[in-house]
Amino acid sequence: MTKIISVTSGKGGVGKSTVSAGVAAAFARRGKKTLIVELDMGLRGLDLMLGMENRIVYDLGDVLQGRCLPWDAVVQSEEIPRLWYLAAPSRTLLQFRFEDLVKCVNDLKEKFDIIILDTPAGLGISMMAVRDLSDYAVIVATPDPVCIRDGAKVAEMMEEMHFSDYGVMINRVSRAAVRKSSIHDLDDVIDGVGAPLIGVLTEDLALQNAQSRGLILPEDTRPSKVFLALSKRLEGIYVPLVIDRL
Ligand SMILES: Nc1ncnc2c1ncn2[C@@H]1O[C@H](COP(=O)(O)OP(=O)(O)OP(=O)(O)O)[C@@H](O)[C@H]1O
Repeated sequence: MTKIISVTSGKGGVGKSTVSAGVAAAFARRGKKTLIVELDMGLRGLDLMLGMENRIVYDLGDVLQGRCLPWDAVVQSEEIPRLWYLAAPSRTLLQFRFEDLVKCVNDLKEKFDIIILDTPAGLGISMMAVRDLSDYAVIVATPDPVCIRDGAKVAEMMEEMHFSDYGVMINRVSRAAVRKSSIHDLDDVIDGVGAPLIGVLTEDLALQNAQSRGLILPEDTRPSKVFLALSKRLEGIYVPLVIDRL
């Protein structure tokens, strides 16, 4: 059965697309047919991260406005053949019906083992996507108080919706990030967000550089190993959480 995973956050810019791309690549490398659907209407970015910006013909906006069928807008990665991408529209969609988005994702479901929904920050579309489409939600949070408070709001809202399959992925952890904030350690982030820990990714310059050049990091790099472990945990496979020394 296809598993749909939303990647969310309260605050913007914390690494949702990074986590979406990384975990999708990990699933695909493990042999799962994997699709990333980018829901950040008007703020497309994954095309650049995945090095696919020149290959987008149709996007989610075209699907939602009836200009093409969902499958026509799906692009296959050349680098990782089991990875596919459905890009967000590059311009804001002033109006679309959420039911059409649900239908689009459901129409694509039968072709994939895993669908990753890269949702926009905040409590709007992302929470609707969690409620109506997802089997699991990853809340991405960085170790800073504002992000933790916003992450807690996301977790609270999920509880209000009686959605309990979620966990927190702490991103951009570094000695400097922890020292700069009032956070003492990662337990403060877990307690602050109020969600079980599902992964930890440290600040990684190589990851950032690769993204800005549209490259997916090789499998033997530290972030790729973190995403590989995350992809297994998301399937219920026990992988011990090893946190790199800061
Ligand atoms: N672990 C990390 N190490 C270094 N840089 C990172 C890491 N995670 C994310 N970044 C950088 O942070 C920036 C924002 O990341 P990203 O676009 O994934 O965030 P986002 O939550 O999807 O943003 P938005 O809310 O705008 O959609 C990018 O420049 C990315 O390269």
